[in-house]
Amino acid sequence: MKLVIDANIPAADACFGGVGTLHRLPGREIRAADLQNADALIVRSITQVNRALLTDSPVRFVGTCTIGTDHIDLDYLKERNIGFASAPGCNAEAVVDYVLSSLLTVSEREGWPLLERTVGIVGAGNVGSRLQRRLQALGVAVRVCDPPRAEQEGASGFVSLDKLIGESDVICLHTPLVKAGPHATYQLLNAQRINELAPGTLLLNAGRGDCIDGLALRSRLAGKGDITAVLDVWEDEPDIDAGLRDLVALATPHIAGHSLDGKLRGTWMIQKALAAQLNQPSGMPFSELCPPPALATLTLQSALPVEEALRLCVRAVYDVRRDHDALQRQVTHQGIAKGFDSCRANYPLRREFATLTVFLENDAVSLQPSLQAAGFQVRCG
Ligand SMILES: NC(=O)C1=CN([C@@H]2O[C@H](COP(=O)(O)OP(=O)(O)OC[C@H]3O[C@@H](n4cnc5c(N)ncnc54)[C@H](O)[C@@H]3O)[C@@H](O)[C@H]2O)C=CC1
Ligand SMILES: O=C(O)C(=O)[C@H](O)COP(=O)(O)O
Repeated sequence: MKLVIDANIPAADACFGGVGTLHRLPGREIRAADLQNADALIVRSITQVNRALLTDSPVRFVGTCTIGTDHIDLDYLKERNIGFASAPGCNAEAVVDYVLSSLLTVSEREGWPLLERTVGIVGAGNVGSRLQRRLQALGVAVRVCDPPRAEQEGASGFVSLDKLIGESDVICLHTPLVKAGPHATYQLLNAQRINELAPGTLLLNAGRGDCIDGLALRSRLAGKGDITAVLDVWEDEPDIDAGLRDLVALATPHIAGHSLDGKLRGTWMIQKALAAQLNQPSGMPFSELCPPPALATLTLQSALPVEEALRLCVRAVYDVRRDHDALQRQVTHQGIAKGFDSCRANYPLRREFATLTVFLENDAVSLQPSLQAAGFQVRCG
């Protein structure tokens, strides 16, 4: 069996080596000719999987080691009866870590107390609902907009997008890219909504770039300059708008979900799905695939103000400024598109908050609820 697989997928040998021969290619360079005698195609978000790619190929299974599926023509796969799997939730914890690291960074720079702000979450699926849980456990006021869920579960607990925009100091976008239908998210934050954002609003997008009108955001930032933006996802990746990048407070190259844990979980979930399609036993348990973290413990010996303690522990595990600075550096050296992709291809090892156990001593034990809420393991004593 021949598997064509994105070269940036970690643990490919461990997960798929037993199934067949692996042919590794850069995700953006996988072409129809590469799939002439392939049986399975394993991708991440940067490979467009559609009729043009698959029409002459014998591929019987497509797996994407990602949450998002907007790069896959699911109707075409169905039409051809090609097996398909994605990895729902695989890197959701990592995205929430990214959001917390970003909010703590911007609030520190701008000098406002995060825990006293209202955060609006647009899209409350695997990512958004985890973010909601962590923020609410921290005592942050939250508004949630998720019309598909509101339709299914009832309106209680959800608000409209316009109400959320009117009531939130911070707006976090975690929607999939949906181009048509009653709940389309393409340009969900259009020029009108961007203009309606109250001065002082922090807008963060870790969903998909096309959910925001980038030109409108750019002109609001360049014009009045009275809002702040954090962008991990962009229109036209990797050739993103350089002018917009210059204006956002934190600019990262679509890496919010790039924890080692999240990537390995994605690979592992697709390996399980392929094994199921082939009627083979699935491989090793996830715990065997994921190595222990380099930084396993940290001790706080006395109490700190809560947000300071959060920043300390968050940055010990993941400091978003590293990714912002790396993009800045690579873009300066290599230009926008190459710099963007080079950061992604050479992404440093990053673990999730849950891999760190924080020991609290003396009066630092008062920090237990907050650190636990943020996603760390906590021990007192
Ligand atoms: N930046 C990154 O590295 C990553 C980005 N993502 C993106 O984030 C998206 C969300 O991830 P998950 O939460 O895991 O997906 P999910 O499928 O679990 O949740 C998406 C939620 O968005 C809601 N939604 C759909 N249309 C909406 C609309 N018009 N307005 C408000 N809510 C709407 C859905 O009802 C659902 O609850 C993914 O589809 C992917 O595109 C995911 C992982 C990593
Ligand atoms: O899971 C998703 O959906 C994502 O957006 C990924 O985390 C992004 O990773 P790449 O596939 O772009 O490496």
